[in-house]
Amino acid sequence: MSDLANKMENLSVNDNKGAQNGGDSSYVPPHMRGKRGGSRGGSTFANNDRDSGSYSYFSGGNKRGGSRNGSSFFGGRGGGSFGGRGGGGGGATRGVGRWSGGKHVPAPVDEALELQLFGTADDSNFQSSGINFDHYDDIPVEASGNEVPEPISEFTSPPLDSLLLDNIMKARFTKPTPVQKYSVPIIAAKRDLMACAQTGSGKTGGFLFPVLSESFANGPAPVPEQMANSYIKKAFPTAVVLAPTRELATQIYDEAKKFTYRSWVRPGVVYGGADIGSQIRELNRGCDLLVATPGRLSDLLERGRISLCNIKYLVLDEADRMLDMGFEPQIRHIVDGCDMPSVDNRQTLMFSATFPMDIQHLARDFLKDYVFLSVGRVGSTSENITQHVLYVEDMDKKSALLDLLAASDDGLTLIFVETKRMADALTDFLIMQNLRATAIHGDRSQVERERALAAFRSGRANLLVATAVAARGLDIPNVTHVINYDLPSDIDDYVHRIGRTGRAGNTGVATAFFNRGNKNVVKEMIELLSEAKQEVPEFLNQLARESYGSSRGGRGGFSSNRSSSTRDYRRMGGNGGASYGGSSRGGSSSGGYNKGGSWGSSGSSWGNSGSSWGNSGSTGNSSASNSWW
Ligand SMILES: Nc1ncnc2c1ncn2[C@@H]1O[C@H](COP(=O)(O)OP(=O)(O)OP(=O)(O)O)[C@@H](O)[C@H]1O
Repeated sequence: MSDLANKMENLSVNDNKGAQNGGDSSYVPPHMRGKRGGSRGGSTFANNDRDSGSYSYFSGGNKRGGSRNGSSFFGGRGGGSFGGRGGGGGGATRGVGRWSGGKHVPAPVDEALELQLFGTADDSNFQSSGINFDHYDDIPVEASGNEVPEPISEFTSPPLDSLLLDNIMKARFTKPTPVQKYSVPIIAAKRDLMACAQTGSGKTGGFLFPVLSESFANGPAPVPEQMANSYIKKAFPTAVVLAPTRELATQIYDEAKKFTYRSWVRPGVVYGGADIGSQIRELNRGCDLLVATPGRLSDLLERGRISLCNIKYLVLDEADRMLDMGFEPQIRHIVDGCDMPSVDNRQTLMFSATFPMDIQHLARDFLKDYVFLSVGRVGSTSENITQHVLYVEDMDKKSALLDLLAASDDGLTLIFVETKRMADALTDFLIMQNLRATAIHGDRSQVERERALAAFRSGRANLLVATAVAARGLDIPNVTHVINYDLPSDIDDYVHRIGRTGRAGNTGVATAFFNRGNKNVVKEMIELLSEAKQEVPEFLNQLARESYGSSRGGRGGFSSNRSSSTRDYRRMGGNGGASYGGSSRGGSSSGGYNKGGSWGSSGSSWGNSGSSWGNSGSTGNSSASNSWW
């Protein structure tokens, strides 16, 4: 167990025993400790007692940066690399090779650029793999579909292109993660793919490596004749990667810059909230692999600045998010309403850590004869993350948070709240306590979002208060603690949120504040904790029993369809009789995941009654529109 996990164990924030009745084991603020016996009903505390309270651990808080005021860490840009192309000052072609006479001509080595792209082994701005990296191999893998290709076990050339292999080695990736082992041959075999693997387990490489390897080897597709004389200058990418947020799009673009180093492939990125004119100018310099958020891509398609007619690869990162109600219409417009080749004439690749069944179902429209790959159980959390669930009433959350932060280590802490307003209010509160906090949410301007993230990445602000906008995909080294100050109402969101720590084999801690307002996720929370071998506090079991009692026989109790969304839905009779579900290949088939065959049936493993928990509901708010970001 990590140091931080140990400290958390010893912290008297909550003893987690039977708290749900407002009994004596719910959260006790510092100023009330030692006063037990007094009646502690939910309304005993006046808010201002806590909110204006002075906390002794701040006065001597050298670890927390003393008296820096809030504005000082919003000032500079720091090391953030958002928005721009290329390495400063050297012109557009640094590190960019050519395709000439049917041959790949890599650019000369550029040591300064290499340092910028790959850093050094001891540079903490670059994520390095942690002590549990090799444990990824123990996670059971299931690949279902017709004639699934054999996985690779190492990074070698062949099958990977030698220049790509060079770049992978420069990134200090010594061996593939399970999702990469499978995705490389599956995509090389021209198959469509729906890949589900735990947060932080290398899905980005899972799609970049096979796509780039093929592109490096085979060169660009020619621009169709009828387009060549177009009045408007257009970009003709051969691969497009769609991501739900600007920050994630930028991050994928940054990864693509590493792995395309010296090659003919030029990556590009477009996202909303930034100047479209400069994005168009960048596109005009050439773009072969385009990373985009859907809204901005639609805009550029309508302006005739991008043609998708050469697309060989359509990648949906965070695919379940991209296909939920918030984005689905935009994705359909891009895929079916423009000039993208049809499903039979492109490869479609979907990646996420979660794939609810309704989304799997919907995804059929975009895929053909695909392989479904799951590394671990679909939607499960990484065992690298130690999870704590504390019973904390809403009114006690601020105090509980301060307690947790006082016990935190030197790493970065990400705090999730449900609303933009709460993000601002909580950040303000933390700054007033002389803590180095900043915030990211959808009401902040793009520049403010970039600054906040840069301050957090660099450690100038060690606390980032975020809405769901930061829940998916972000890979920030040294995030050691994720706190769910407010729990999301969709358990998949919880999975993504806590996945900002414990990445690439590193360990991390996640703490959630739970109270009766979160009863709708109690069953799924227990299920998640159990399958990740985490302690399940007794109050959760009690709440589950209560909730079960009250929801029996009616609709609208639990909104979960989790127990039916834990694997390839085609293998659960959800395919309307089509002939999928051929081979199934087990990586290591230990662990009960491949064995049971009881998925989706009532009585999942944690339950004590064997009864159905009511799958009648929808997937909660997974379909929420973007506005709550
Ligand atoms: N083969 C590898 N060896 C070492 N490190 C790797 C390897 N593949 C990926 N990584 C690193 O692991 C980290 C997590 O990778 P990545 O961001 O692709 O995860 P992910 O599965 O997409 O996570 P999420 O579900 O949160 O989006 C990154 O810092 C990446 O550089």
